[in-house]
Amino acid sequence: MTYSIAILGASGYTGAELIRLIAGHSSLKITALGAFSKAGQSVAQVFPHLRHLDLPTLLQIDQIDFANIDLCFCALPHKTSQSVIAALPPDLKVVDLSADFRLRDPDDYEKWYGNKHSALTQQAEAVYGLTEFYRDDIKTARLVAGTGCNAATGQYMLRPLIAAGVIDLDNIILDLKCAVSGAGRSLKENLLHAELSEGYHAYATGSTHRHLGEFDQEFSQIAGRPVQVQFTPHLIPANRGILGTGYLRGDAAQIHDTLSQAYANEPFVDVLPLGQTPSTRHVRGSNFCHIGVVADRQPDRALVVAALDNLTKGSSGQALQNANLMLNIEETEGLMMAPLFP
Ligand SMILES: NC(=O)C1=CN([C@@H]2O[C@H](COP(=O)(O)OP(=O)(O)OC[C@H]3O[C@@H](n4cnc5c(N)ncnc54)[C@H](OP(=O)(O)O)[C@@H]3O)[C@@H](O)[C@H]2O)C=CC1
Ligand SMILES: CC(=O)N[C@@H](CCC(=O)OP(=O)(O)O)C(=O)O
Repeated sequence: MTYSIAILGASGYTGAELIRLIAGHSSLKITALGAFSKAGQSVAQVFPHLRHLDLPTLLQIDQIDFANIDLCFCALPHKTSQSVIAALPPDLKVVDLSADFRLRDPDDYEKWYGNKHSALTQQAEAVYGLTEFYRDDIKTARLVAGTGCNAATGQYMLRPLIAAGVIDLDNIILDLKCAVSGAGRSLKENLLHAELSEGYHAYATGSTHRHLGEFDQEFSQIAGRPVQVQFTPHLIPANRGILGTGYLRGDAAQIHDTLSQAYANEPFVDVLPLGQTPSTRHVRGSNFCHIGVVADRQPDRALVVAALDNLTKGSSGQALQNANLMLNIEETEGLMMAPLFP
């Protein structure tokens, strides 16, 4: 069986990554591609690296006929995404990559995103898209909300530890480095090569990053009481990749055992031997997340480090993994490619 796929936001970074991944998928065929300023152009014009593929021309979203589409990926900016998804056929399966449907409480959405949610019906039915922890709900979902890429990284490190009670919940520090493609393809002055290369800096300091809404929601639910992590992201002059470093109070061997057991049967989350730490270089272009644990010289302190590619496991790879589940396809289909190295 071949399923017909639409991608909205196909001229952006996560859209391009979805096209790249779906091109190698045995059961999905791209039949519609949506864009905004680049509508009317071919994919080869917008993304020369995809010129070998036979793909439809980019259209404005209102020019797309969704009647024969089995599943639609929305790789649009947040706020735009909620109005677009609210206007799609109500029975169409959707995987949204934006932040619009991740937070279950509309007040939390308004707190972190600064505007009232305009698609509350869809928000109420959305399933959070961190595959390994919401697999059963995703299988039957109509609308899946992909996680933030920073939020995915932090949750792979911390969820099993919070659930098992092996770390001090009031002393979690999460320091994270994110590559530039995490900010998307649109032109921004602070993302010009001259302004970001040869240095790096913290942003959204003072635990103000909007992915804290996801951390608060998920970690507090797991713990059964409020959990607030101290979180600082940094912009690094690399194209792809996220490296998260957690400074935790707990026993390193117990933390390592807990993570190893939690991910023992997971095809994409790999816990390294105790004492080893991962690198973004070793997951680039792949759907893998590598996690390492190291003991500190202070016996009750440990370091947990996770690496993933923001454009695959952090967004489009995760989205395809969820789409596979929603369409009853093998979860790993189209996603087992090796990382690109060196
Ligand atoms: N980049 C990443 O690592 C991650 C991104 N995400 C989320 O995924 C979504 C897409 O991100 P990304 O691909 O990086 O973003 P880009 O900025 O690279 O792409 C945005 C896409 O949306 C289209 N678009 C912009 N405005 C409109 C509009 N008003 N109506 C219709 N289409 C519009 C653009 O079209 P055009 O170019 O033709 O104008 C483009 O195709 C965002 O919500 C982002 O937050 C989530 C996790 C990680
Ligand atoms: C470098 C950079 O700007 N990274 C982005 C990551 C974006 C992401 O995960 O996506 P959402 O916008 O869908 O939440 C950030 O930290 O906001």
